[in-house]
Amino acid sequence: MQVSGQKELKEVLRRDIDVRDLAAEMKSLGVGGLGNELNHIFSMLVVPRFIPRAITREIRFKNKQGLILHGPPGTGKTSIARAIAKILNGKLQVVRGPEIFSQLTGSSEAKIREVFYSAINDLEAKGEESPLHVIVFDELDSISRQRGTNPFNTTGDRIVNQLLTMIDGYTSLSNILLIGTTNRIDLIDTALTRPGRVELHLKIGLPDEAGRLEILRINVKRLQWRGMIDPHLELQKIVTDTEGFSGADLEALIQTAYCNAMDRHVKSDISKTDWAAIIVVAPDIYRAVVALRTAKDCSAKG
Ligand SMILES: Nc1ncnc2c1ncn2[C@@H]1O[C@H](COP(=O)(O)OP(=O)(O)OP(=O)(O)O)[C@@H](O)[C@H]1O
Repeated sequence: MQVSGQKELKEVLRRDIDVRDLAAEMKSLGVGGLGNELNHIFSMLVVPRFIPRAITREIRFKNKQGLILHGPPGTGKTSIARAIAKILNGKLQVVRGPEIFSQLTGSSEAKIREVFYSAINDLEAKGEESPLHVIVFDELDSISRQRGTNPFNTTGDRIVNQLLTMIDGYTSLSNILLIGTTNRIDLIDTALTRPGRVELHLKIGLPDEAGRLEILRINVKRLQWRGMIDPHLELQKIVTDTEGFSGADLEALIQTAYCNAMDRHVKSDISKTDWAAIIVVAPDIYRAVVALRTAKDCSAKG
């Protein structure tokens, strides 16, 4: 990523994006139903990194160090983080929080340090020409729980300390952008989320009707290209019947509907091998809606 301030925003980004409409960019990368909040994040987190260093140094402006995307499961938080890295031409590293944990004393902290090595090495070797490293901590709450809450397990506290050390030491370097995703922002140590650290927090909620329609359109696009879905299918009707569904649920809905269509195809004649002739029709979708709704209700009841 550019830090010397000579390049223009559009030279550094993956392509000529409209920075005023990040949601549209996300949609083109397969993440739909997002509102304007993303634009605010973009202005806060990304644009300042393109301001010439001479200016930011003079006015003592500090880059925001990262972002936490929080909200219910399956709403696209990890996908958004990946898309941000793509848009910024960043080197992406996704670390799943639980993978950091180790039984061996000190190993977990070493794993945290390793996550940052590549970015630090790049900065040492390439200086201000270093590419941007986007480090995504998926399930951030699993490695950043409020310290002191579990006297029987101090590994968690040590991991948080190590993470804070790395953030304070390195994320102010402008080649690192940290993104954490979590379903439980309330569990995260407040030292991590305070101003000056990972202070930008964006809630990604369940999609509304317009969002669900956009996500459904993304998911049926390939079937439509291949003529494998009834062209008269009313997506708007499915939208009405999928209140409370997340992006992941909607993706599963279309996959399940395709399986239902496959099932019909095979049952009509077991010797059929013309797989390209499978066409998803409304009843395939509605069977899938019922199945997913039932599964969701069961898991909600525990
Ligand atoms: N807004 C969305 N638009 C398109 N696809 C989505 C959206 N939200 C989720 N999905 C799909 O659902 C699946 C899960 O998404 P993702 O892992 O990004 O969700 P998440 O919020 O990080 O989930 P979790 O909190 O459970 O880790 C992915 O395959 C993704 O493509």
